[in-house]
Amino acid sequence: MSTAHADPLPTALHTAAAVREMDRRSIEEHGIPGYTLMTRAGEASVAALLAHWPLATRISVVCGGGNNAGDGYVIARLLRASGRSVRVGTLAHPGRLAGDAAQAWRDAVAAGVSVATFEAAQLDDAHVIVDALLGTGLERAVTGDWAAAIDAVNAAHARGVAVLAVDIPSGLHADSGAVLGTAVTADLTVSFIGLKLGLFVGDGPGHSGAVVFADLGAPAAVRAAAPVAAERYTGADRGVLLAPRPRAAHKGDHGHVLVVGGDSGYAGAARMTGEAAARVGAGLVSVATRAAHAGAIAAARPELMIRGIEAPDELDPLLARASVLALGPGLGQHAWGRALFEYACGVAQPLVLDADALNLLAQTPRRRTDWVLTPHPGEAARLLGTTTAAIQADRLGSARALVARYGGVAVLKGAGSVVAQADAPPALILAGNPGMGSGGMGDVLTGTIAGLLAQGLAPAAAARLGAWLHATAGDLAAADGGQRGLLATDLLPHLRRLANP
Ligand SMILES: NC(=O)C1=CN([C@@H]2O[C@H](COP(=O)(O)OP(=O)(O)OC[C@H]3O[C@@H](n4cnc5c(N)ncnc54)[C@H](O)[C@@H]3O)[C@@H](O)[C@H]2O)[C@H](O)CC1
Ligand SMILES: [K+]
Repeated sequence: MSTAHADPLPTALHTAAAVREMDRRSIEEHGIPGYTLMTRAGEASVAALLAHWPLATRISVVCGGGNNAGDGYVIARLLRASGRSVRVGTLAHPGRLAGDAAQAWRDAVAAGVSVATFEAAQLDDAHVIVDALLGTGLERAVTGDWAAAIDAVNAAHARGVAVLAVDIPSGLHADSGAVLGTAVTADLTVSFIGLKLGLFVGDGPGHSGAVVFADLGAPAAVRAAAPVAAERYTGADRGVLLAPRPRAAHKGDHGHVLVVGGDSGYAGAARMTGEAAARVGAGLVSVATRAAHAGAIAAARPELMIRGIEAPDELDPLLARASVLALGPGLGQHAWGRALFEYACGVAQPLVLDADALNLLAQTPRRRTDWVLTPHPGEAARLLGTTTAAIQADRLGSARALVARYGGVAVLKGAGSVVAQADAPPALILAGNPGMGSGGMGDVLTGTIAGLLAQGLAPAAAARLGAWLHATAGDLAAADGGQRGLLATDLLPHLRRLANP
């Protein structure tokens, strides 16, 4: 049972309602007093604060009017007891506090903590500001004095004052990660009982800073029963999914990816897809593309088998040997691409669809259970008949809607890729960086996922691991030489290394 130390960050992410239910069950069914939970929240916050800023001696706590404030009063009392100079500035009259929060305030005052109406000047000489204004009880956009207080905290933060957010940065919606009016930008967020989804989606990552988790001793049975809104995926199953190969293995054991794409002028897209599939371990890779491209691609990467095709039925000899199709890189939406798309959608093998194959699918919707769609937000908007802004406003919901409409698995690319499937919570991949917004990155992702499918991974596992390998390779490549100028093929050597855990 944990109390004042940080627990390993869980992968399960929850809505505020699910966490409130965990609070309730811990209190009502397991007899843990709410004030005990609040005290443990305070202890965990103080432990995290002192671990991050051991030399801090002047702390300003900004309190609101609910239990988040209650946590703040516990923190203030504990920090004062540890000999530090603490002041509390409150936005709500403490007399309005109720229940555990009122008890926390009384205990803080009895312990000599000074509490005054919040004024920005209180932050001037603080080493650390503790944001205990609003937590999961945020109900509406923050305005007036509360917004001014958040802006004052952010101004101090901009001057270099450290900020710890209690449970969730104030002003950030615990489920959507949306900023309601204005929100605290924290260096560190200490989240309790259940990790809030909003810390990892929308504007959450930009406001939460480092996230520390404390389960407050909530019973494991309570936490295990809580509905999971999404799972953070960190490649933990990579060692199992990409196990070392037996000595007797040969290239026929590791599948055969058939890339279909590369209309005139887009030979590179097909090549990068094929090369990525090979670099994550596909045994054989063929590329069906315009005949004019065959020489260039083969010269660039002789391991790829190139077949120039004009009519779709010329795919048949390649389909006889392929185990997976990667359809769409550089495919175009002209007669050639359309004919290949129609033909390929009917094959027996599982497929990864990207780029123009997705645009063509949006025009002629159909479903399969064994394909992986890899849209960026714009392609997702076309697939769902909505706007890119709507997709971005609810990335989890959009990814789930793609699966509901088209079947299979959907990888919604972008900051924090979402991998959705029909019968499990969406996976969130938090690796990756803005340097990956360059041409060809999507082709490399398509090939990565196809290469994993070819090696026998199920569509959802291939999509999750593929998206993680791709994003992590992008981070490694960016660490090598910077994000600006990061090219898709820079990922390839890193993909190979990551594919050999
Ligand atoms: N046993 C428990 O439940 C524990 C809870 N923990 C902490 O409690 C908060 C959630 O507390 P709650 O009282 O539900 O809500 P808040 O403290 O976030 O604030 C609600 C409070 O603020 C008012 N309010 C809401 N929106 C606004 C706004 N935009 N402007 C002004 N005021 C607003 C609302 O009316 C209420 O009065 C949770 O995050 C944890 O920090 C403990 O950690 C564990 C035990
Ligand atoms: K807060």
